[in-house]
Amino acid sequence: MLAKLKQEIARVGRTASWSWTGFRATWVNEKSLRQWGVINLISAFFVFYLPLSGGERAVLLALGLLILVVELINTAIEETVDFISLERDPRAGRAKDAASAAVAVTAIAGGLAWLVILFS
Ligand SMILES: Nc1ncnc2c1ncn2[C@@H]1O[C@H](COP(=O)(O)OP(=O)(O)OP(=O)(O)O)[C@@H](O)[C@H]1O
Repeated sequence: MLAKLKQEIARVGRTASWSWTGFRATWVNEKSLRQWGVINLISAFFVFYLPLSGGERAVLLALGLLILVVELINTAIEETVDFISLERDPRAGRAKDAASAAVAVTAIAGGLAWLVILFS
């Protein structure tokens, strides 16, 4: 039982370490992740500076982080497509465009949440 628990803790530790490696590599290589990181910091400043409710703060912070999540997935898709083949193919283009659209839609959701909260 204790051995199983130790094994599980070690596995969670390894997974966390790979996740951190993935985040750092994407941060270094992808300018857009760094840009969204800066936007998140600015947004977080105003989230705590303005007199917002706890619920409003939670929504704005969560949507900001969600943009980073989708940007990481976008990078994973781009890297996978390029790893499989660098040949031009409409399916590869559609996969990359769909991933990019996912980032855009998430960013619009974050922007809309800010607008609704500020002007309601
Ligand atoms: N193998 C391919 N076949 C067809 N079209 C492609 C292919 N690779 C890229 N494209 C097209 O070029 C666009 C840009 O792809 P690219 O891999 O250069 O992304 P990127 O410029 O690194 O994007 P980002 O700025 O989001 O990191 C894609 O969204 C897609 O429309």
